[in-house]
Amino acid sequence: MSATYRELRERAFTANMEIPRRGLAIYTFGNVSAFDRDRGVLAIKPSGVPYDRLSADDMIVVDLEGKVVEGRLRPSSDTRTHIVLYASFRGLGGVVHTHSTYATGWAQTGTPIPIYGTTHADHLAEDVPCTEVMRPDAVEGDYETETGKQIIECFRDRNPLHTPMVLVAGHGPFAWGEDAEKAVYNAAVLEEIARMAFITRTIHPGAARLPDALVRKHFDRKHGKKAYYGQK
Ligand SMILES: O=C(CO)[C@@H](O)[C@H](O)COP(=O)(O)O
Repeated sequence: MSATYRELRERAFTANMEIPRRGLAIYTFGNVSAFDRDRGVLAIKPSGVPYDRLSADDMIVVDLEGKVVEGRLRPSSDTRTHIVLYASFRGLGGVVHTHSTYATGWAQTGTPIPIYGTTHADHLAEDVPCTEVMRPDAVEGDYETETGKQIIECFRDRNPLHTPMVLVAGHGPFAWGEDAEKAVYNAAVLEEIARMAFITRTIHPGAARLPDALVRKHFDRKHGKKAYYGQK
C-alpha cells in the first residue's frame, strides 16, 4: 500500500467493516467508498471478497474516470454508481450501497418509505425517495452508470445533503454522507426507518404520515432551520 493513499484506504476499510457489524449485508453484498475530493480519487471495496477476508490493503483506489490508480483486485461492481454520485452531488465524502433487508424490501416494491414518525423526521424531512424502474435498454448499456443517473434524476428537485439516502427500484438502498463513516450511519438509519415503517404499515395499512408541524419540529431541532424540506 503506498503512503499516498494509506489513510483513504484505511478509512474505506473501516467503513466497509461496519456493514456486516451493523447487519446491513451478508457475504460480499454491498460496498462502501471513501472519497478524496482534492485528489479526485475514491477507495472502494474489491468485488467479490467477503467482509471477513477483507483488509485495508485490499481496498482499490479509483479515479473519477473509473481507472484503477492503485490496488491488486477488481473494484466493486457498483463503483461507477459511486463515481456518478461523487461527480454530481457536492459535499459527499462517502457512499454506501447495501442490501439491508427492510430497505431492500421497500426498493423491491418500488415504494418510497412514508414519513410515519419522528425517528424518520429526525433524519430527513420527506419520504425516503425511490427511483423509477430502469428501462430495459438502459439495463443493457452501462448499467452501473445508469443506476447513478437514475438516482440523480430522482434528486432533480431534492437536496442530497438534506436527504442522504435513496431506494433504487428493484435493487436496494444507497446512502451517502460528508465522510464514509457518516454514509454508513445514514445507511443504518435508513434500514431502521424502513423496518419501523414496515411494522407501522403492517399494524395499520392506512397509517397517516406524521403531520408537517411535527416533521419540521424534529428535523429543525437536529439540523437547524432549513428553508426547504427535501427541495433544493
Ligand atoms: O448490488 C450488488 C449486486 O446486485 C452488489 O452489492 C454486490 O452484492 C456486491 O458486489 P461487489 O461489491 O462484491 O462487486
